[in-house]
Amino acid sequence: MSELIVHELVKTYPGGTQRATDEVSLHVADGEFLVLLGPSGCGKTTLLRMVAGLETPDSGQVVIGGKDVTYLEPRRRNLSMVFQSYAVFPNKKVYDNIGFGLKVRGVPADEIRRKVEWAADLLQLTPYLDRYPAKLSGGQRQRVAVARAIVVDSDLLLMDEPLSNLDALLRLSFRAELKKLVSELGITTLYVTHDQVEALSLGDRVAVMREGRVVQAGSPTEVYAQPADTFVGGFLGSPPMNFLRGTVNGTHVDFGGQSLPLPPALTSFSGKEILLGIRPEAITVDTGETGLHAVVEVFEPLGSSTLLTTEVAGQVLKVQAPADFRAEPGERLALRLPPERCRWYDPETQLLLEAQE
Ligand SMILES: Nc1ncnc2c1ncn2[C@@H]1O[C@H](COP(=O)(O)OP(=O)(O)OP(=O)(O)O)[C@@H](O)[C@H]1O
Repeated sequence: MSELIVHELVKTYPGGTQRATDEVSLHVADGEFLVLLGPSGCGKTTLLRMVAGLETPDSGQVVIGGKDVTYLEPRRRNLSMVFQSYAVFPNKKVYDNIGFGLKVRGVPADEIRRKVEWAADLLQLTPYLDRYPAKLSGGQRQRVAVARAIVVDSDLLLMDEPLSNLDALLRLSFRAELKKLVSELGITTLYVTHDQVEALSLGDRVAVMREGRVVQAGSPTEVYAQPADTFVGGFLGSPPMNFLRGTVNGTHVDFGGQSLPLPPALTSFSGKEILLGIRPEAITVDTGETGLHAVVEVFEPLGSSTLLTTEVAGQVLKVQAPADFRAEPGERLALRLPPERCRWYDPETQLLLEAQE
């Protein structure tokens, strides 16, 4: 078993006014792929480095495979790392780069050969084993770094933005390859990124971080469809989740004279303000039982869909319509907002209100 438990890790850098991580806790199950996602500066790399042993926490614990490793040196933690910059040795051929970790562990030469050939085959590096990294593309160099990380039988694979130096097309294809590879290997993985698409695509679970804390951890579907707060709803999705302010009036919410039904569990909010959260693609241009009228402000054909910026009760509502949809600025549209796709938030705490589907 090689599960990872991070327990209430606190880290303040010398001279830092705020905690880089603030009592952050995480659990990555054996064989699970967990993605840490969050904006720049939220503490993702600091957390990963404490798990790796490259930073010492002020307090808290790191437990790998049941063993407390909080103050153990990195090389004694039995983990592998892949960084954003292709950390390959320029003066070693691809073969020796991949086999490096095995060699320092004193693995016999014939076993090194077998493992290097296995990893090279998995990562399509077999033709390049005799080359120096300078003669490789960025994508190939990053493959070498991944191959080097997987040949050693480590308990944990740590990756810090490994795709971010690749161009957009290569990033897409490498992302899919990485997903396949890690799932075949079944190795417990902690992966850091600020790219929400990458996080949703790769993670068995995604932990969203903000200001040194994990604000929500769940399956990609959960964090996307059921954001725990407005920050998560706004950070995931492009365009992000819409938030409309309304006033609860009995069983309905009033948006400047128009209304939507409220789940029965929330009718106790009567008289108070509430925030509606709804994804742009959940809204359809259609007269239905539960809808709002909106005025088109901007019409943007995006190829695979059409993005409408509309106005409802003085607030902006983005709608993702089909590619062939046409509308003119100033046009009034009937929009359907399915109740099962509506999420309700407290405008003060910005938290998802309980008792929702
Ligand atoms: N070596 C350091 N010394 C002082 N402060 C640091 C150091 N490294 C990080 N910080 C601070 O700690 C906080 C968390 O940084 P960290 O690099 O962990 O964030 P991140 O989420 O990984 O960001 P990014 O995606 O930009 O790498 C930030 O406020 C950052 O400025």
